Amino acid sequence: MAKKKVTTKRKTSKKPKTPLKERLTLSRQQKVILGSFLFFLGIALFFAFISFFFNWKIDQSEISQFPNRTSSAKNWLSISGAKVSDFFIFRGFGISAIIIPVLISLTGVYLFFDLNKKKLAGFWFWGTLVMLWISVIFGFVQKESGLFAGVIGYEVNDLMQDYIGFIGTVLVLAFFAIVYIVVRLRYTPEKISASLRKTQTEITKDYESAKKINGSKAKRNENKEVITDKENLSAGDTKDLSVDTPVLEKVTEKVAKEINKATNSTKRTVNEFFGNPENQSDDVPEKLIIKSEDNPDDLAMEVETVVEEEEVENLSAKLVKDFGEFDPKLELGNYKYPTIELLKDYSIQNGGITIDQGELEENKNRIVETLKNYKIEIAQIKATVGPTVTLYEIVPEAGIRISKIKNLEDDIALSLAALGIRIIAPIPGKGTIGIEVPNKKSTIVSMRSAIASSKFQGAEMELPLSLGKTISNETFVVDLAKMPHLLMAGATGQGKSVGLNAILTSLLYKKHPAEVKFVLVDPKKVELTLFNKIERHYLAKLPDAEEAIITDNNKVINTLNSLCIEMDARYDLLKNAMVRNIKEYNTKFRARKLNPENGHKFLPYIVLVVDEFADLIMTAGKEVETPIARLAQLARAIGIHLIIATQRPSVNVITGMIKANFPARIAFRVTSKIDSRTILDTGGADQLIGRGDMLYTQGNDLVRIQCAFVDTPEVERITEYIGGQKAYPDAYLLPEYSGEESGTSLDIDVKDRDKLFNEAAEVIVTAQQGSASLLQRKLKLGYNRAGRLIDQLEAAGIVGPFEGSKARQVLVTDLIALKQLLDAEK
Ligand SMILES: Nc1ncnc2c1ncn2[C@@H]1O[C@H](COP(=O)(O)OP(=O)(O)OP(=O)(O)O)[C@@H](O)[C@H]1O
Repeated sequence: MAKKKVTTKRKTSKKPKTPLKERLTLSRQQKVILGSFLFFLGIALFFAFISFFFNWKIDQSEISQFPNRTSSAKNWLSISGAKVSDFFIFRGFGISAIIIPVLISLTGVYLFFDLNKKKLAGFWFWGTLVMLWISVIFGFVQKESGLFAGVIGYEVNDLMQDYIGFIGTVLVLAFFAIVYIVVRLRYTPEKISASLRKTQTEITKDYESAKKINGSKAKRNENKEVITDKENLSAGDTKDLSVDTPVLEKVTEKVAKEINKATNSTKRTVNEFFGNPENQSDDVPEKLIIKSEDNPDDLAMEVETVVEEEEVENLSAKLVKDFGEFDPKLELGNYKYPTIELLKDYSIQNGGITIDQGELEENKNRIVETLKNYKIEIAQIKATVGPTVTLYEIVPEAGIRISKIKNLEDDIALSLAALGIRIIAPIPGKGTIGIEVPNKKSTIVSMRSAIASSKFQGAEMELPLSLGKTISNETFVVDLAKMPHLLMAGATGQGKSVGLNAILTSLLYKKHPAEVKFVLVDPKKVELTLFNKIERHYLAKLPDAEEAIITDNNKVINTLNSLCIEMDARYDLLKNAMVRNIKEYNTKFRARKLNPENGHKFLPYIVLVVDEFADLIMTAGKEVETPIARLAQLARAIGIHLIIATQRPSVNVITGMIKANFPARIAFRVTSKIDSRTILDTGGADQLIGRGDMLYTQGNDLVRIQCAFVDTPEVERITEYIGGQKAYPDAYLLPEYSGEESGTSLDIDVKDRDKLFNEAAEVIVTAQQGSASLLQRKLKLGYNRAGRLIDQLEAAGIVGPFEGSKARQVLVTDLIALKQLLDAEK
């Protein structure tokens, strides 16, 4: 009990303790008072010290009488002045003690104006050191009089001489002088020699200009009598002195300048001495005094030389210097591109392209003979053996009409007993006529050889595609980014799907997941499913989509519209970045010139692949055509590229609008000439031999290519290899597209309502928010179904009409009212 009492007592008696630092800090008032006191004290001491130098001898006898009031001293501050001066000068530091009053006054000024104390400490430190040094120096050179060195200077010098001798003392003193010059005054040998050189050149210049003025004046006065004998000069002759006046002016001006400079430098030295390092900076604007030469009485003008501002590195350059260029691949930094071993080597199987001399000779003879039958003489014939066809280039005799040979296409085919003969008359840029004859034994162009080719490996393209081999066995590599969209057509079973796989494989082998994304539309559901494994690496999808590969034609509309939104957003980004295309944009982004805080981001290319476009048009019709046409027209600059494949190249599938925007086309074998014309605007595709034999055009020439063959197991291996690696958390998300909610018919039959209608109504009424995305989230629905439910809810009078970007109004206030409404319907 007693203990408790004590503790309470202690608690009450305890006062809050102010920290020592706080107690020692002076208030502003105290600072002003103390500051002025010290300032005046310093001045008083200064006077006392000065007068001490004159009166010390007389006053010294009086000092001993100090406490005596009758004693008097000559010192300006009387007996106390004499006493203090004697203490600091005679018994202290000698003549250098004059620094003490200066330091005291300076302290007063600092306190008065509340200036930086750190600097003041510097003054005291260096001031004391200099004082000591000067006093030791005087002790060293002036031993007789104690006034110069003071007792301290004398004793320290004595001590040093005893221990390190005369030379040692000299060296130590010199060393300290150097330390002071270098550390405090910040002079280096380079600086000193530079200023010496400057002075020297200035003097030479002045001397030369003075000489010039003298010379010209002398010339002007050639006829004037020049009095040389100074003794003959009278007061009236002062006129002749004017001859030299400019020189004098010049010299006077020079002297003024020098004085000015000297004053400045003294000022600076004083500053430096007491250590005001800021004033020592080279950036201090130098002041020049210019006086008019003609009129020396003119007002002197001060010209301040402005020190140019230092150039600051721009932010992006600094960021690049600090962090390097932005690397979009960094997030999947350890990503490994698929290896070539994943692809099958078909050359082992079929031994590469073999040239059958007998076959060549036979074909040559038949061609020559057939043409002879029609009275066409050949001057020259040459064969180029390709993987599937051999090209026979013939030069007909002079006077033969090319159209005549072209018309004999079927006859030659008949005589060669071969399908797929194509006559190119003339071969563009060659001046010969080409007859393509299929080889009896065709060679598979493996994807492996197409990928491994130096042409593909060294391709400096944005989206390189290795399509296969030309007739002259060259690997054919094109840039999808330049196409900018590709239309593929061919009858069923002619190699379209293999072609699509070859295209996708090319991109997988060359592009990092950060650089390209695929939107895959596969109505056949089986062709592109293998690519599901690389969903989080390479695929793009809508936020609410369950699977990245779109197999439902109805969903394609949303994806296409979403791509249109992405396209518009990308155009905005390009506009803000003031660039014209995605390449420039990404280069600028890599160089950290675009701020991600303003919405900028690295933009990957997006490749939209639609297999079976005809099927899509049939089911979705106009709804897909519009976004496809928009994308085809505009998307090239912002990196969205379309690859559309179709079995049926009829005009209602490949419309004029689509054809106009797809200059790059690939035609596999088609069944009729008309189909060939629909795809290529010319025949030829009907004469192909199938199995990957194709014609490629990019607006002008047709190139016959044997498409690279990539089999399903190979694609599987590649996608497994990629899919097994670290991926992004999700597929690349395309912008959400909220389809047009208005305009749907509202007379929906109660029986046709969705199974989830009641649940959806409850969700909407509970949340009092009529939005399709809410239903999507809560009921885990796709967009289309949620949209349909909203329409049904509108028809039932549960939600209001479509209101643009705002959520629909909920017309039923609570669940009880909802129940009543639904019951009334029954
Ligand atoms: N480049 C090629 N080299 C060798 N054979 C090929 C090549 N392309 C296709 N083939 C052969 O043709 C067959 C059919 O090819 P593919 O499946 O690509 O045809 P398709 O045009 O997609 O047919 P569909 O339209 O019916 O899907 C392949 O299984 C393959 O045997």
